[in-house]
Amino acid sequence: MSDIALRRALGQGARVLRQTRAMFTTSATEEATAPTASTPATDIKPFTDLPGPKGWPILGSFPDYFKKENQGQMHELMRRRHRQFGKIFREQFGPRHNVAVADPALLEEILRKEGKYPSRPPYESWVLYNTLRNRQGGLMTSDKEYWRRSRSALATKLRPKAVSDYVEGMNQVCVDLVDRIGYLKDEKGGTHLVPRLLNELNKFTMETILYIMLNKRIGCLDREVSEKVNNFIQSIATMFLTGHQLMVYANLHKLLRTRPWKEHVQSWDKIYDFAADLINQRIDEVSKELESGETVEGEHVDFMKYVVSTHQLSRNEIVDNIIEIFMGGIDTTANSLAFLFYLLAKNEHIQTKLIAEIDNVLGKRQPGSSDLQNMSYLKACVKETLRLFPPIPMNARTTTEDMTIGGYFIPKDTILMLNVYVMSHDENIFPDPDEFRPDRWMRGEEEVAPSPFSFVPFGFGTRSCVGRRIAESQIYLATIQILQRYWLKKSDKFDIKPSVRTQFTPGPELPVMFVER
Ligand code: HEM
Repeated sequence: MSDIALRRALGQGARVLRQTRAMFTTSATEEATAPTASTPATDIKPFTDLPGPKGWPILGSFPDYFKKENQGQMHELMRRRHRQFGKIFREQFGPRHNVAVADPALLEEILRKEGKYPSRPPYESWVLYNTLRNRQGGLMTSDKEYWRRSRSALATKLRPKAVSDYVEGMNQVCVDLVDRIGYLKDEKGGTHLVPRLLNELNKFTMETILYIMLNKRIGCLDREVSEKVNNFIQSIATMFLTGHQLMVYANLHKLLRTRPWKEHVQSWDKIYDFAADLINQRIDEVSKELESGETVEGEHVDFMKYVVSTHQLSRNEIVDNIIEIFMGGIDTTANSLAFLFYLLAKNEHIQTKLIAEIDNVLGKRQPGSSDLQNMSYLKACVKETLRLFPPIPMNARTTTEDMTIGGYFIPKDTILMLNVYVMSHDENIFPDPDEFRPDRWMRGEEEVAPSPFSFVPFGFGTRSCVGRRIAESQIYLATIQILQRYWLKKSDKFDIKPSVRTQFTPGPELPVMFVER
């Protein structure tokens, strides 16, 4: 989502500029004052009063993002911009003006004004693919009534109570991950390094999410991965890679039938071929069980059985939604785990304290969901990782009506860039913001963050991450099992340069050694 603003900047027309001009006509000004309960009409400042970089004629500040030093470093560019222009500023990208926000109080204000159907700019290339293949899409790409219906059908079985039912199965996937790390590092001689660790973590998150949604293991972490599964894994990697290349001008790529666009479509087709089959099989299975009179009452109902039983979504809508939930959960969780491993290896004293908590609560046994309640330091380490490296460092919203934010008039259809990374690195909220200090999240140790809106790695409101509880559980369980078996140690070349490539990532190779305890 980080590149959304760039992508949409040239993809859409001059609507915002037209609206900004219209604002100065009497009727538009009157309209602008209507929705603002908090700001008296006379105090509303026009959109054009928002501070911001001057930029180039016509292009605005678009070219800044392509400068070599800013590539993959958009989060840092945003940090500098906010230092210069304050907590809210306007930036021109071609014909479009986006508004960047980095302030908990303003985020809270945005949440209050979101309405029934909060809208987030979707990945353009995903939407184009869905349109090409006449698909509805799912939570990631949809809006309005269909989004709401999908969310209501799917969210119940992703809430904390439901997620605790998946812990046992998730633990089994963690066992496979730990084993796989064991033999992969041994194949690298005595280095203790795992080649392309991020790739392995991606496979781990894929396997876990599919297990939860379909009650089936597909073998992503097997020693010999089947050709079919391997192709599926490759197609996902290609889809994300080409999706990143299509972040800007996706429409043009489609029009010109460029190579990234063709590969993007091919990889999506392959993903659908494989995943739709599996999902349909599962729908058939649970439909039969439901027809034979099986009940879905009680808390512990299988994910798909519950979704089918609600009759809120058609078969195709279920398929599209499961695929998008699945895609939403792969890289995000894998990157978070990779950053956590890196930070633990870098901060030995913190790792020692965390291992002490794990040994104390669990010894060598596997964790159950109730154990997690007694592992506040583990949770603090995960929170602190997400604060330092939020996988989605810039979230976004599209305003669905004219409104005021921070006293400024903001026209309908403006993209609000919500700078999660900048807020979680604000020294006024988090002292020593670049340090990894899990203790800041421990009650009674140091000050806990003052506002929940200062730390929003999973977004906020009714449109927030639906997979949050799964993501957190996956990270907790995998970290526990890894640390029950290994020490994470710095390798010789330990530095990484985290970058934003659609998401925040430490890069494919992680300089962390897994040394048997
Ligand atoms: C550490 C891991 C994760 C992070 C940091 C993360 C973060 C986010 C963020 C910031 C959003 C946008 C929220 C908003 O607009 O306010 C989001 C949406 C979403 N995430 Fe996650 N996510 C993670 C893991 C997952 C997992 C494991 C799944 C699936 C099991 C998932 C599925 C989704 C879906 C489907 C949406 C769209 C929700 C909607 O629009 O209704 N995410 N995520």
